[in-house]
Amino acid sequence: MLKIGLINYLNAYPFSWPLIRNHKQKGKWKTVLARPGELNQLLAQGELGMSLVSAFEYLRNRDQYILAPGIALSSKGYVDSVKLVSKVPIKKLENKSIYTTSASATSISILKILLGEKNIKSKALIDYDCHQGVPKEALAALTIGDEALTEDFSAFTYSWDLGAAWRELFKRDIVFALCVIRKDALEIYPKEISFLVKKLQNAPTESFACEETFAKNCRQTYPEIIKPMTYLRNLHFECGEAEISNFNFYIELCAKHQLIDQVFEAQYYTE
Ligand SMILES: C=C(O[C@@H]1C=C(C(=O)O)C=C[C@H]1O)C(=O)O
Repeated sequence: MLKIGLINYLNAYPFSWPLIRNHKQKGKWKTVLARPGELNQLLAQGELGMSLVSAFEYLRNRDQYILAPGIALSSKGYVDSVKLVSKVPIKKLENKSIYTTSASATSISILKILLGEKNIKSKALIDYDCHQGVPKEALAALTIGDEALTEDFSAFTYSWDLGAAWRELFKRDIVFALCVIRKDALEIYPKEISFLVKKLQNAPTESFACEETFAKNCRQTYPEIIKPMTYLRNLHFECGEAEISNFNFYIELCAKHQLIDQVFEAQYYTE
């Protein structure tokens, strides 16, 4: 049976809610809800046939994948949920270790690019388990998603919002997550994939069209997050020309900073 991965952060709820409400898991596809870092791995290993994953996962294993068009989660400047918290000013992180959350791939690449552009050479990036929270001993740590909105960061005096930093430096926005399809799954499940791509393309519109019910479900599913709808307004759920251009710009920067071997053209799914 086709397995589709969905990000279980509030930021991706406008995509996942229309797929999970009413779905009895008895049909021709099954949903798997997890943190983006886990979905990236499951998709790369072939445990999932398609998934919303980190945009960087597409770059990393692109030979195995094609992109579903019209589905993207992006920033609109300040995001609130993708930030580097630090006990010292960001400029003082030269030659220091930075902890990075296991939930992320895109935001880690964004952090590397921003530090590179600012000529700040950290000593090492150390992965920490997003389910355990930011290690107490961390001088600085990258946090994303629900953890970034709910953990106690009072020990950290400084907070650097990467969405805002990206906008300031490049006058652009970040494409964080995309819907990626495995080429081998497409051979086996063409009908299911076609159906699910359409469903995901329409999902944000469907969610916000019944905003009251959607908002109620947000509060029930994410009770720890204060003002979920205000937070969701920081994000962008459409994928048009601007997002495609922002994504291509990101690919160029990943190549410039040697996070991928070369610039390439993204391949999109068509029926
Ligand atoms: C905007 C966010 O985007 C997330 C960031 C991701 C990443 O860094 O790889 C992946 C998926 C998104 O859910 C966030 O977590 O706050």
